[in-house]
Amino acid sequence: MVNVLPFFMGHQMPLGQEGMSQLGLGMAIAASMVVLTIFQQFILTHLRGYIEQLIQKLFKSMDPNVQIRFTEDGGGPKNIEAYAAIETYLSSKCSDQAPRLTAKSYRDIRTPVFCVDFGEGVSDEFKGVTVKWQLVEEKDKGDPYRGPRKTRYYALTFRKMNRKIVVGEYLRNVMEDGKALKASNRQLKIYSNSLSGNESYWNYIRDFDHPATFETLAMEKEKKEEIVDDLFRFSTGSEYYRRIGKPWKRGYLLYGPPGTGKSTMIAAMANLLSYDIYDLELTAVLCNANLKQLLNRIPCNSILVIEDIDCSSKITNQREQNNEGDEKKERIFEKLTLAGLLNCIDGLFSANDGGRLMVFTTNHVELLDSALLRSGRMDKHIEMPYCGFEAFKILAKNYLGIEDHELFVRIEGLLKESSVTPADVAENLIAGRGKDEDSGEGCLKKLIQVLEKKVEGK
Ligand SMILES: Nc1ncnc2c1ncn2[C@@H]1O[C@H](COP(=O)(O)OP(=O)(O)OP(=O)(O)O)[C@@H](O)[C@H]1O
Ligand SMILES: [Mg+2]
Repeated sequence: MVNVLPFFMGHQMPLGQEGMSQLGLGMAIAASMVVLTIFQQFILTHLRGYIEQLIQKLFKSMDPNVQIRFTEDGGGPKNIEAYAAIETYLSSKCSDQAPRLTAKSYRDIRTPVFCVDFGEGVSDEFKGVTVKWQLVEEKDKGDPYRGPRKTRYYALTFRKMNRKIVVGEYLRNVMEDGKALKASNRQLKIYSNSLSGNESYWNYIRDFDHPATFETLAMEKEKKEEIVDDLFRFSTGSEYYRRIGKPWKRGYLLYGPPGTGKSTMIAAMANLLSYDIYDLELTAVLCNANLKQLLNRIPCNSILVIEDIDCSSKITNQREQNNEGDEKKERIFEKLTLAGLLNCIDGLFSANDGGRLMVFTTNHVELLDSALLRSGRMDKHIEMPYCGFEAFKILAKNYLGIEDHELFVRIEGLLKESSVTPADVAENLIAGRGKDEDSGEGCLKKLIQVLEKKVEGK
């Protein structure tokens, strides 16, 4: 028989008794090392994680704080809305707290909104409770197809004992304030109507960037304050309109000669309320059904504007005459009537999801049908007068930066004797800019000349 043992023993010489015991010891050491390595591996992978978790739990149970995360893109549209509301809410808190800010321009590049930068914290106080917000950005490996992923979230930290008030009242307050602020920051837009076949549509015309405000509007202070007050009461009247069971809408009629600031006032209203403008061109409306279609498509927080309402009704009459002999057109024309417009206004905007303002303008209030003027349709009639001294002072401040001047007395007297519009005054203040531009005196002198000529020519 062939002895295969030496072959298996690696051609080694056969061992004696002592050699055998050394080999046994070596194998035992090697085996125990293997066991030790496996044990270490086990501890490293399993037991260490477990011990860490245990320590974390222990620390957490001792941590007096709670943290809530609001992620940017997780969990559907409501989460996105909440994230945006928090961002806007914090923008009102962070400008004087966080050392690093991010500027965002929603509405106007001249008035950027500041947001918290990554890693920055902002503290806030509510009913004696202090909370801390932090914007965090975390990167993870993501998945093999899309690569690494960034997660952004706002972390809200507060004391455990304040959980009830923070999770309830405080967060509700943050969301409501944030939403309201966001609405006032958003870019306003102008829409106008057009026809496509027999259907009427609102088309986006452009962003609304008119700089007019009630502060720069040339008008008597008292009258201006009354209008601003009325607008505020209207825009915050959700509860009131619900209680009295009336649609949340209000009608303004602005009347006065051309150049007295009717369109400027509409712009100031839109800026004050942060409402979009829906400029209704009645000549592009076929019939009452069209009109109804358009008016029903105006969203809440908007101003419906019908400029030169007297001319619109004239066009209606003209069309009636022009279309004699053209039966089809006549029939179309007859379908758009003042009665139709009034019915539309009466039944308009029954949903109380938000306020809708209607502003009609005219140069000839005397030509308007009394049915249109009846209260309930037009709640407020505002006369835009020729330029008085108070209005002039606002224009002088706007255009020249002058609040008082010795020439003002002369101008006051001349304004009493003449009928000039704020537009005329504004134009002359600009035209007078010349060598005395710095002081503005040249502009005032130029205006005096123009006013004197007007008074003489009377
Ligand atoms: N009350 C005012 N306050 C400030 N600026 C005014 C005022 N009225 C007129 N202006 C200036 O004159 C210009 C023309 O005014 P605006 O278009 O508002 O007049 P209007 O009453 O709408 O005229 P129209 O009847 O012709 O439409 C404005 O761009 C503005 O610069
Ligand atoms: Mg106008």
